[in-house]
Amino acid sequence: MKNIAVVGTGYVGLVTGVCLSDIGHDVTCVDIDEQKVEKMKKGISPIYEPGLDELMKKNIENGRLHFTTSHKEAFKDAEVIYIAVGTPQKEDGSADLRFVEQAAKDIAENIERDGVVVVTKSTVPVGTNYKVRNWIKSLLKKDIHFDVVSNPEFLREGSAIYDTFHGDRIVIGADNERAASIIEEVNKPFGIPIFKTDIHSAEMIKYASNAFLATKISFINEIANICEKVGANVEDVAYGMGLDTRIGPQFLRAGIGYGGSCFPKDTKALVQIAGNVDHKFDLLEAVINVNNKQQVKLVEKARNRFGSLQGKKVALLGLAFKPNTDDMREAASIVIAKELVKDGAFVAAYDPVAMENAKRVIGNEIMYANSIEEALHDADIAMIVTEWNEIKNLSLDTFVRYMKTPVVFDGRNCYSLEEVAKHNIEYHSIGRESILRSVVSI
Ligand SMILES: NC(=O)C1=CN([C@@H]2O[C@H](COP(=O)(O)OP(=O)(O)OC[C@H]3O[C@@H](n4cnc5c(N)ncnc54)[C@H](O)[C@@H]3O)[C@@H](O)[C@H]2O)C=CC1
Ligand SMILES: O=C(O)[C@H]1O[C@H](OP(=O)(O)OP(=O)(O)OC[C@H]2O[C@@H](n3ccc(=O)[nH]c3=O)[C@H](O)[C@@H]2O)[C@H](O)[C@@H](O)[C@@H]1O
Repeated sequence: MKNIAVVGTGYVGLVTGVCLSDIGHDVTCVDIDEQKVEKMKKGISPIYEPGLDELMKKNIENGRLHFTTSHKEAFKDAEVIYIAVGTPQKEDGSADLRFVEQAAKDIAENIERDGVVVVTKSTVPVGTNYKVRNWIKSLLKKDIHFDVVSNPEFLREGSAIYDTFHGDRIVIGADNERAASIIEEVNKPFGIPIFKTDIHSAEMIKYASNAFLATKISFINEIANICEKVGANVEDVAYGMGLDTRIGPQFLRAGIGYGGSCFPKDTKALVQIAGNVDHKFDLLEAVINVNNKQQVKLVEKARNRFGSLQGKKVALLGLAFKPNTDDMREAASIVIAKELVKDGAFVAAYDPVAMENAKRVIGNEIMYANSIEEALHDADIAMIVTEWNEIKNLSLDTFVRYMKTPVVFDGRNCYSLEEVAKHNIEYHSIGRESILRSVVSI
């Protein structure tokens, strides 16, 4: 078992650190955010991620998981150092490597041991691992040997722990066998297939995978838009397509597009990576454009239905970019709320977990309700943005009972059309026929 340091304790760093300690390694997680570190030392996760708190507590108690704000302390005995800091997008869409460069500097200034393997988990453009090597090399005080390895992360928020233990593959990109086999050994207890390749290919696998998944989503959303016009049902279409094992059933859920901290930024970054070598990535640009349009689909449908949204009360159900996370980064709800406010609507929003983050991102132009019922109270329109179980399992009578006029725009196809048809609700979803009622006047 290895002595491991993890730099950055966001969704990826913290989950990685906790899971590596759970399979037996001695792990120290270092973060520059003192408040986060104080919380984590007490076994409290600063992010909402199912199962994380329990696993953190367990491994703190058994003495294999530590937290610190000191890079020196974290790297003292480290044989392997993971970089898991953020790589947000710059204004032009390219990846901002500021935090990775700083992490490299922190490593250069604090490593003591010969033979350390520096592993980049952050999603970084092709060539970055070599930059990391140069940044470290240029600042090393002593002549210490170290290697760099690319080990991109494929976990999903909301199921991050499950994904770490049950992922489809672990990719290791290295340019020497010693470093590759050390990281292979570290990961062996997970029992997940390991694919070893060169550094550039590993870096590209990450972007290509996210871009491909985003492409599937934009593709099915375009099919959904056509289904609405030709009278087909996108769920049956996706099911029928997915039966072909060459296509597969996953990531064919039509809706109001992809959000989150990765697909939006990674697709844009890949367009930039391609642009840097004079390749115009037409397909991916279209995927991004389709997604941008899809995010405002519900507002567009409501505008068409009502003419004007001025003075209407709109209940926004779900704010996080997907269920089971408190992450608001690039959530469709942000764009939708902005558009509704612009149209003069009064927005009452509810999310079971992401409310505090949402307040910081969306601000006080909308009202935040304490329950679904409070959001729906006296509303003219309900818009479903995130398919939380609490929303999916809602008794449909609730819309009838609380709303002024039960007109529902469902961006995540939470309910079957058969079920909705049993209630006195006007219902518009994505890629399926609308259910119209005479209960509402325009
Ligand atoms: N969020 C996700 O689901 C996934 C993210 N990724 C990639 O992983 C990387 C990290 O993403 P998140 O975990 O979402 O980021 P995050 O923004 O949630 O967390 C980054 C953390 O790094 C800390 N940090 C920054 N500079 C530091 C330094 N010099 N020393 C110590 N700590 C430092 C920050 O304080 C913060 O806590 C990104 O490149 C992202 O694209 C990859 C797969 C999944
Ligand atoms: O690089 C990353 O950060 C991660 O990005 C995604 O994970 P994540 O963003 O956490 O969540 P997903 O479940 O992939 O959902 C992303 C977005 O796509 C949307 N989506 C997903 C699937 C689908 O069929 N339809 C659809 O609209 C979701 O609502 C959500 O807004 C990838 O699935 C992970 O493999 C990857 O590691």
